[in-house]
Amino acid sequence: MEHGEILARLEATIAQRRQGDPSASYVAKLNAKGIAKIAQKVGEEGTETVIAALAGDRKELVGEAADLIFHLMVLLSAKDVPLAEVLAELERREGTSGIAEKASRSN
Ligand SMILES: N=c1c2ncn([C@@H]3O[C@H](COP(=O)(O)OP(=O)(O)OP(=O)(O)O)[C@@H](O)[C@H]3O)c2ncn1[C@@H]1O[C@H](COP(=O)(O)O)[C@@H](O)[C@H]1O
Repeated sequence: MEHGEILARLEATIAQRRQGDPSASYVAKLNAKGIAKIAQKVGEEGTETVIAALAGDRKELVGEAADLIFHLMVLLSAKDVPLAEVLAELERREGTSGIAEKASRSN
């Protein structure tokens, strides 16, 4: 299966659940708590991903990475940023080495 399909389906589900019942939907519950809580969850899942990479096994890393991507998608949705915009930015960067990009910055 094309990897992008699950991301597209997840984005649609998240958009649909945003205004849902917080007692029945985790996405709705997070949105009801506000942007600061959603952003905090992204930070926590990022930290847990780091810990899994340094101290966990492969399965833990996969699970934490999934949590991170999911929560990042909830954050993007809450800020009305379509995933396509982020993917377009990655496409724009495609082929430009990070080393060359850094060297081209003046600061
Ligand atoms: N991919 C996910 C997904 N990944 C992780 N999680 C939830 O994210 C939560 C994070 O767990 P934590 O232990 O970090 O946090 P917590 O203790 O529940 O919350 P805190 O009070 O500590 O903040 C758990 O409740 C997980 O079940 C997810 N919840 C939902 N989805 C997707 O979103 C869809 C919509 O979900 P609902 O909105 O719940 O219907 C689902 O069908 C799935 O496709």
